[in-house]
Amino acid sequence: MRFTKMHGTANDYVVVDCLAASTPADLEPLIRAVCDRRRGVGADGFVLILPDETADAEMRMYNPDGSFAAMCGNAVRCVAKHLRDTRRVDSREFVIRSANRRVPIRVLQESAEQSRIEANLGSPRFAPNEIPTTLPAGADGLVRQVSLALPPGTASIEAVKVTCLSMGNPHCVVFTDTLPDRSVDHAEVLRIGPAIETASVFPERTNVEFIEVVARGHLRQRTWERGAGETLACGSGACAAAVAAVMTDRADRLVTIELRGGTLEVHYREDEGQVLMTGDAVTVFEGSWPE
Ligand SMILES: N[C@@H](CCC[C@H](N)C(=O)O)C(=O)O
Repeated sequence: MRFTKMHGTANDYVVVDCLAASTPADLEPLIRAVCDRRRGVGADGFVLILPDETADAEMRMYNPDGSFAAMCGNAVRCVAKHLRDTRRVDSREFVIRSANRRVPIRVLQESAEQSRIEANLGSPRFAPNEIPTTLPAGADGLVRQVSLALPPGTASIEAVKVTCLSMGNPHCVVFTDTLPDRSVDHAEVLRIGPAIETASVFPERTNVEFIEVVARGHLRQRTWERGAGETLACGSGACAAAVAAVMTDRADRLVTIELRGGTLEVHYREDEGQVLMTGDAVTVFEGSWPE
C-alpha cells in the first residue's frame, strides 16, 4: 500500500490514493497498526481518496482507533493538495465529498511542500438529534452553555458548561472563561476531554474543543478528538469553536484561531449558513506499507 504522509496545522494523516489503486481490505486493524506512533507510521487519522460521481473526489477519514468520521477539516485540505500535486484537478477550485457534505475548495497558494487552502465546510447543525446529543436545547433550539456533570473525581470541577453543534461531525465546545483557571494552557484537557468524549449524552461520542477568547477576532484552542485523544489541531473543531463563539456572543464572525500546531482563519458566514476555514496543507514524505 503506497501512502503519503501529510499534515494540516500539525494534525497528521496517512493518505492513501485509491483513485487508480484498489481500496485496502480489512481496514480497522490496518488503520490501528499504521496510525500507531511507536509501531507504525504514526498519525492522527487515516484517509482514503476515492473516485466520486458527484464531486472531483471522495474523502473517507478514519480515526486512529478505526472509527469513521464524516468530516475532517485538516484532512480535506491535505486531500485537496494531493489532488493538485498529482494533477487530478486542473483548476484551483474544485469539490471534495466527505460523507453527505460537498466541500468546495479554493487553493490560494501552492508549492510542492506546502499549500494554503480554503475549504468551505458548509452549514453548522444545531438540532440535538443532528449533533447528536441528548442534552436539552433551549427555546431557540440551541444547545448553548448547558451544564454537563463530570463523573466524580474527573477534574477539579464537578460540571462544565458546554455548547454543542455538528459540522458534519459532533463537537462540544468548552470556553475556558467558565473554568477555574481561565487559560487554555491550564485547562484539564486530558481529564475533562475523555470524560466528555464518552459521556452518555453523546451517543456517537464527541470531539471536545477547549477555547480561550483572547479578543473578539482571536481565539486559542486545544482539542480532545474523538477516537484520537489530544491532537495539535482540529479543523472542523476550529469551525465549531468559531460558530459557538458567535452563538454565545464571545467573538465576531471572522476569527484567527491559534492552535497548538498552527493557525487557522475561520469565517462564519452566518447569513449563508457557511463556515470557511483557511490553513496550510503540507506533504511530509511518501512511503509504502506491506499489506
Ligand atoms: N482533526 C479533524 C477531525 C477528525 C475526526 C474527528 N476525530 C471525529 O471523530 O469526528 C479535523 O481537522 O476536523
